[in-house]
Amino acid sequence: MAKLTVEDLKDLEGKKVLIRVDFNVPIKDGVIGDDNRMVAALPTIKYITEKGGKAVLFSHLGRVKTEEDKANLSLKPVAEHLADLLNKPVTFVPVTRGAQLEDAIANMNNGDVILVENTRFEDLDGKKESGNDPELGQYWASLGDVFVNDAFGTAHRSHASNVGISEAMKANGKDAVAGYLLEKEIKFLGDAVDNPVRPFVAILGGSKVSSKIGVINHLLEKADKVIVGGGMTYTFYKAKGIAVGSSLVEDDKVELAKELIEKAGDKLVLPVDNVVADKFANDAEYKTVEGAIPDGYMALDVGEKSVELFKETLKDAKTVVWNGPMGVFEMPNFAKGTLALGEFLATLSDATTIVGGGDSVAAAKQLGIADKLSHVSTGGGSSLEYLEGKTLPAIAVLSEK
Ligand SMILES: Nc1ncnc2c1ncn2[C@@H]1O[C@H](COP(=O)(O)OP(=O)(O)O)[C@@H](O)[C@H]1O
Ligand SMILES: O=C(OP(=O)(O)O)[C@H](O)COP(=O)(O)O
Repeated sequence: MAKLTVEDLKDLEGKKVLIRVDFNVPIKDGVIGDDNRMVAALPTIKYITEKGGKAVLFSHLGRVKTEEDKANLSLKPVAEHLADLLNKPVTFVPVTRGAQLEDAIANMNNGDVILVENTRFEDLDGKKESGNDPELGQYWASLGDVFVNDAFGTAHRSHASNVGISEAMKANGKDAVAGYLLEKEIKFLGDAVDNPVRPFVAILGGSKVSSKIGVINHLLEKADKVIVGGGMTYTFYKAKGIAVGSSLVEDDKVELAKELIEKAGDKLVLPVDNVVADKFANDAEYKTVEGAIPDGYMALDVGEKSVELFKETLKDAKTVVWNGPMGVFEMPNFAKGTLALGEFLATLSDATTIVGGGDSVAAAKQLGIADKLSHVSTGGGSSLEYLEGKTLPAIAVLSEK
């Protein structure tokens, strides 16, 4: 990649290294749920501290709108969990600016790690973080010698703690570089889309066409085949004149679906059968039907023949990008299509298999196949924007090699 990375940083001994991580992880009653994003950021933190750098970590957590939100959105439990993961002390600084933060940094020894409080606490006083207030970016930048961005999950945001710090660092004649996680995400997602080993098959699912239009459009240009499943399918069915019963349909996107079908030609692969239910519940009465969805039924999963068709489409693929479940995978009776597809992907050992998108990553983990895929992205919105071909502002701003 054409951006400077941590490995381009020479002589980190004693340097104050500001690192933006995405530790926006689920927390319930002070306990961290899925810590994948934290684990994924460890190589960068370890590299810097092992070279004698002083690691000053910044992250947001959730969206801070009121004073009351602060009680639930402190990064303190995250600092404790990070100390466990690193197996060394992590100093938590419960403020985002001022003497307490500056003193904590001044008192660091080489190899120490501190985690600064939730950057979005700065949103309470005029959206300084989310609005990329230049004074805030400049202030944070002034605390360090170099800035490392390893927060891929936040790379589609233009905030003070990523874009603002980077701009200020560069204006001060210092560098803003990519961490290992950011580099890895760009390598997998970027190569898949821009330089795929072919055949390249994209699998797009999830609930709505409206949230995936950009991705479908972009991947129709890049991929050899595009499999569409999940709730989006039935807007395409309607566009083709196939009855949809009470399935999820976006009526205002039917015309667009017609255009996409036209554009796609034989690239587009839609389900040929579906599991239909008499209500949106796991205990619904259900059956599998081919083609038209009967009145009074909604399609909640793809059927076995569709799975066979998808496997046939995927069997020789060398690059696969998967975004979005094939059905309502949260309900066990309607998780089978997603499960079968995920298990098949896990067997494609000659292919680069990439999963991106919040729910698809959750599905891959729930199904226990995440370890068997080549790359599980830590970004939901950011991976989607990347797959749409958009420029992610927090990456674009980093120093060039
Ligand atoms: N046939 C369907 N009908 C209704 N909802 C569906 C259907 N198939 C999948 N979904 C829902 O889509 C949601 C995921 O969609 P989305 O957020 O677009 O995916 P992702 O987060 O992977 O990008 C899941 O909650 C799933 O239950
Ligand atoms: O969790 C995140 O987004 P994601 O759920 O789309 O992956 C990122 O941390 C960005 O958070 P934001 O969408 O509140 O800016």
